[in-house]
Amino acid sequence: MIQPGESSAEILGATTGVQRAPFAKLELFQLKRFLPPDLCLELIALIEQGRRPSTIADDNGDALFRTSETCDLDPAAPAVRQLEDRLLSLNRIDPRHGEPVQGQRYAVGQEFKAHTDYFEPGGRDWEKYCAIAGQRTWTFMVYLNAVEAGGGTRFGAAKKIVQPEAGKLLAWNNRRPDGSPNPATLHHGMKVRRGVKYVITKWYREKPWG
Ligand SMILES: O=C(O)CCC(=O)C(=O)O
Ligand SMILES: [Fe+2]
Repeated sequence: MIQPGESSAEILGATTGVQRAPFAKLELFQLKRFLPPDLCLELIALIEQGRRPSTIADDNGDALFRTSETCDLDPAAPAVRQLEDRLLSLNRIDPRHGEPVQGQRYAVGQEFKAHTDYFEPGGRDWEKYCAIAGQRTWTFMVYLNAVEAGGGTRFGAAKKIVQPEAGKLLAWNNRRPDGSPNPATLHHGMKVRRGVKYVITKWYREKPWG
């Protein structure tokens, strides 16, 4: 039986067009045109309105580790509801296990250096971020636009760089089959060289959120 905060290769594979990257150690999936262009533009407009400097958990002292801006999107906004409906149809994860959707914005020179989305078990910030909702299970990320230069997402273990494309979804399982965090999910939101990059990030938890 699948846990309520989980998706799976079988579930994602039920949607036409979902492709799995060919790496045994990492469950990584891509779906082009997951969002239509008009919805991408609406979400970009919302991110523009609500952006603030991004923060990081498990701060490592590098002030340049994550230089982008973040927007906490209003769950009641029609565009956000449409996005959530589409995510649920695709991943079948109980929405109560989802963190609120965020948008990320990267101007030229901004990046999010190599990191994992799961929290270090027993790390300094574990209690603060995981006491109630538990570990992050899956990440669903959507590029809202194509970037003129730079801004790819690099998965070092898989030797793969995914290029931003309007509406393209990227999803991965942050854990291994035995439930332990998967270090092969290490990824880097690379510097934008020309243009502005907008993405949506949606993280899911083992237990209900909040
Ligand atoms: O912007 C990217 O390409 C990656 C974003 C990311 O990894 C994150 O927000 O956790
Ligand atoms: Fe990430």
